[in-house]
Amino acid sequence: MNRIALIGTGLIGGSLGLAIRARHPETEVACFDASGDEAALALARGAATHIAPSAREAASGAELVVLAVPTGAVAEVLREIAPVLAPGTVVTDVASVKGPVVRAAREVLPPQVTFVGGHPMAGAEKGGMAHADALLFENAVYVLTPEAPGEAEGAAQTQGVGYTLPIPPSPFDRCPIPPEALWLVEAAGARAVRMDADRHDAVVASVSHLPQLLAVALVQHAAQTGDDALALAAGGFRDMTRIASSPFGMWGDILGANRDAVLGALDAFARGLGDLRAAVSAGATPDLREAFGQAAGVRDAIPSHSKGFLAPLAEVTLWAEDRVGFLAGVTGALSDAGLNIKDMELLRVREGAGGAFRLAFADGATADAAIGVLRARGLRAERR
Ligand SMILES: NC(=O)C1=CN([C@@H]2O[C@H](COP(=O)(O)OP(=O)(O)OC[C@H]3O[C@@H](n4cnc5c(N)ncnc54)[C@H](O)[C@@H]3O)[C@@H](O)[C@H]2O)C=CC1
Ligand SMILES: O=C(O)C(=O)Cc1ccc(O)cc1
Repeated sequence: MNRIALIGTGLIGGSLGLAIRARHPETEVACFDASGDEAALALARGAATHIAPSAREAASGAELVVLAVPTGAVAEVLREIAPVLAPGTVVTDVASVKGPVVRAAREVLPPQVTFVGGHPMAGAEKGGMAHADALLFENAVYVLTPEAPGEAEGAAQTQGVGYTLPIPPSPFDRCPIPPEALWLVEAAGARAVRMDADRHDAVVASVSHLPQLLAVALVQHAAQTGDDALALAAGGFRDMTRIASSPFGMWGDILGANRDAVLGALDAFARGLGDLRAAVSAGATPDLREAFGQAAGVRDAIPSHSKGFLAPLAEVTLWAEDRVGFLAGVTGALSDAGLNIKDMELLRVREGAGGAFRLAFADGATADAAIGVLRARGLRAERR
């Protein structure tokens, strides 16, 4: 790819820019952001090769245009750049809601321009270029919502691109994905999943937008219970509420753009919570046991390394000691043995009492070799 335009260089645009520049240093990346400071930081951190004076000038002459602006700003930027897009240009976005964006693109863009909705399923609770990270999308699912003219409506299927998803194959591959969009996903280190825009919105209402509201409600509820409640909050509460620190600006847009699907998810969830309440109230142990069993089965089937439901890596649990240099010793020993840690996660931490890490390796043989190295240092390590 010779030239791309990056419009919006906050957390997501900046992270895409960093990843693209790391994998494709030859590609020219023209950026524009409504905030001059964000664009300047993007240039300084190497997420772009130059700053354009407007979105229109960034887009002019680009083969691929990436819009990484707030959900509510996508239509306006599409309208602004539409007149300068050359035939054959591919335009994509990263907004968290796809139906309204795809419909705006259909309305605003000239027919010789291809729009592919995009949504990388990874992010953070802090926005802005200052928090951008070249590795943010590594192994993440990246949803693409391509359309073939006249065929998009009702094609509510999902499909992995180039690997197997646990979802049945479908005729949705009638809608080709332009290679420029796949190039972007690969540059991000992510994995493309093709999906219908409205189905995407229903799914993210359940797995992203509802959890965001629940995190807010949980923290509010605990705060109302009292300061002593927050003092007692352990790892489980932290796991469930990290995203309560997310900025409202972004979420206000998302909840507005996906209102109907979010209301549907909230209603279904409220019914489920009502069922659990009734079971607790009635002391219905078998019902509760069944609910816990079902949930554990589903939760345990999510491969933790991939930020999504994709082929698993080989994983090791390492019990940690709360002492200076513990982690440096572990990573140093594995590195000395030539063993590459593909992913690492702190599973639980009890301040002053150590915790446990999940380490992921490319294959079982590497994981077993790592266990050997760790045990030789007197550490407790087991295959997960
Ligand atoms: N933050 C997250 O975890 C994720 C966010 N998204 C989506 O990505 C998009 C961007 O989100 P973030 O990067 O987190 O937000 P951000 O606030 O970090 O960055 C957005 C940038 O767009 C700029 N901007 C706003 N209006 C503009 C306009 N009209 N023209 C040019 N620049 C404009 C802002 O100045 C800001 O720098 C949103 O649609 C969001 O829903 C998608 C996946 C994850
Ligand atoms: O911080 C996290 O873990 C997230 O899940 C962030 C996130 C926010 C919005 C999205 O559309 C996708 C991902």
